Amino acid sequence: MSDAAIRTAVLGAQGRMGSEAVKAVENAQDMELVAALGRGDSLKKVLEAGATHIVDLTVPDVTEDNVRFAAENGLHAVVGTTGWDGERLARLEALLEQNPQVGVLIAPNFALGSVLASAFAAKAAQYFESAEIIELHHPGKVDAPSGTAARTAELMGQARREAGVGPSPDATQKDPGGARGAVVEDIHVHSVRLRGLVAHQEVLLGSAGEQLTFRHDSFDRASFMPGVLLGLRTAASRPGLTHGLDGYLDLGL
Ligand SMILES: NC(=O)C1=CN([C@@H]2O[C@H](COP(=O)(O)OP(=O)(O)OC[C@H]3O[C@@H](n4cnc5c(N)ncnc54)[C@H](OP(=O)(O)O)[C@@H]3O)[C@@H](O)[C@H]2O)C=CC1
Ligand SMILES: O=C(O)C1=N[C@H](C(=O)O)C[C@H](O)C1
Repeated sequence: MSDAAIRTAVLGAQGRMGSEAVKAVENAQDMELVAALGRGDSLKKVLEAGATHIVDLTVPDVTEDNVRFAAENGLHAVVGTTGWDGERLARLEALLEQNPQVGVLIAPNFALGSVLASAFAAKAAQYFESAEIIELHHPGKVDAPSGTAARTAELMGQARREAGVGPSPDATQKDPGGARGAVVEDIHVHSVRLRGLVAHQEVLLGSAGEQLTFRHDSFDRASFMPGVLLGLRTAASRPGLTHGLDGYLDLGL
């Protein structure tokens, strides 16, 4: 291990994602796993271990405190945990202005295919009258809609608004059970929880006589690990807040 190894602490290390991230960091030549924290562990362990970076894969309730702790102590952070709404992101941006050397990546999805699918969907959304999202996940997931679906809807909604496209046509007048799903940026988002699934998303775009579908499937959490490692390798050279792994990629879209 070289002196310049990325000294990484994984938070949420016993979880579905955290345990994969522990293995990925351990197997990376240029990284050293210096701490693996679970619920109940003090964040002081991260400092005692001499970490330079954290990976946060915990739960929405604690992720903001973890990232604040990292930034205030000069550590770079790669964050996959969901729950980063506009208010939290604004607070984080303000905090990073006080800690300008720190780089934080908030990545709703680390899978390259998912990042691409969302970017393509955002690009295409303005050209279709109707747009809806279906996200499908394992039944152990605690939040709905998924962070990926919420972010995809934000990007699509923003692009549609800027292009002057109105809400999708919809004659629904009665929906007492919420069958039309959640609405994010005027886009309906439907959440499926099904044993056997990992993480999947379909963006449906429709106009008269045609449909365009962008579908991405993560069949295994291994799909997220190249993105986690890219985040760790890049965060220190990208001070401030980056929202979305696409910020570290040259997608040219
Ligand atoms: N960006 C991406 O590509 C991806 C993001 N995710 C997101 O990552 C997050 C984790 O997902 P997943 O691994 O499936 O969830 P899990 O529930 O399997 O893992 C979360 C882990 O965090 C632990 N934890 C809870 N509180 C703390 C704390 N204060 N400090 C340290 N650890 C804590 C939990 O411990 P305990 O079990 O004791 O509660 C649990 O082990 C979710 O928000 C999910 O949506 C998931 C997949 C991909
Ligand atoms: O909880 C999950 O599993 C996932 N969470 C993220 C999300 O909410 O978008 C990323 C991926 O979909 C898997």
